[in-house]
Amino acid sequence: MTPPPPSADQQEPTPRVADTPRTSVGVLGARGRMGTEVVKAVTAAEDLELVAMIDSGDWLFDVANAGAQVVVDFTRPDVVMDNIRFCVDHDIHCVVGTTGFDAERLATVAAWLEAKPDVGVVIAPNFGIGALLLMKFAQEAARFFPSTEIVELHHPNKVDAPSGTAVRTARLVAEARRAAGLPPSPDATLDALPGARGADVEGVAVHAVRLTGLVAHQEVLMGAPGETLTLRHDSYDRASFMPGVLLAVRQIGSRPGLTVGIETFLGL
Ligand SMILES: NC(=O)C1=CN([C@@H]2O[C@H](COP(=O)(O)OP(=O)(O)OC[C@H]3O[C@@H](n4cnc5c(N)ncnc54)[C@H](O)[C@@H]3O)[C@@H](O)[C@H]2O)C=CC1
Ligand SMILES: O=C(O)C1=N[C@H](C(=O)O)C[C@H](O)C1
Repeated sequence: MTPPPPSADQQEPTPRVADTPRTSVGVLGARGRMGTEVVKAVTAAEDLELVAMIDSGDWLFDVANAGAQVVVDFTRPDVVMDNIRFCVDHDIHCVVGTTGFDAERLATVAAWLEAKPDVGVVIAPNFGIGALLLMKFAQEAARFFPSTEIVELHHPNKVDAPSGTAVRTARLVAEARRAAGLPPSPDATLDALPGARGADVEGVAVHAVRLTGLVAHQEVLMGAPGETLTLRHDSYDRASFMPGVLLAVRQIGSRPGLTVGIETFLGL
């Protein structure tokens, strides 16, 4: 026989959103193109609370005073290291989208974190799901093609070139090419104007276009005798980065140490 349903005073109360502790978030670069979008996304998320918005000229101590548990940084390559140092020293987890990270910078952040075993920092050249998939597909395909070149295309206000995403894609492609024992991409150029063949990132040519009307776009071109494969991703709106940013904000508290890219958060 089915037992009778519990009476009203025996039932577990349904937890209300207001009862669930929210993660407090500070945004660095809050008045910038990405920061503005992050502020909107955090404000709209019921499980997150925006406690600090910092832009240049504001006092970084405000994020600590406001009790931020996680800081999101979309600032500039020349200031981001100081921001991370401050947050790690103050036991604040960091979600970093700012570009400009090479192996030396990553090693420096990892060294800071050794003294703070509970703090997590994720540094991601791109939070867009499509862009991450493009990188993965390029890495997978690279071993089949003698030639690979990358073209990244961005809005003209971008301060760095090539993009962090293009540099990471080139490194992943280069690693796959090395693992497959491929020689350098064939190129008979003897004479070229400076820059005509792009930047050389571990043997992969990367070309940067800056054009009014664009947001963030990337093509990976691969060639073999008689065929080419072109992989392309387009971010038409900075909203495209927000699901990845929010995922990282929600997960970083349980991911101590340094994580590069959000691929593992997505199971990629
Ligand atoms: N990982 C990703 O998915 C993405 C990364 N980015 C990267 O994010 C960075 C920012 O890009 P945008 O928002 O387009 O640039 P932006 O120039 O629009 O914004 C940067 C903001 O940071 C502020 N700022 C500068 N120094 C600061 C400091 N010391 N403390 C606090 N704020 C400071 C500036 O005043 C500005 O408002 C760039 O490195 C860009 O490449 C951009 C889009 C996506
Ligand atoms: O500055 C941008 O806009 C972007 N920066 C990141 C990069 O350099 O890869 C990510 C995306 O391309 C947009």
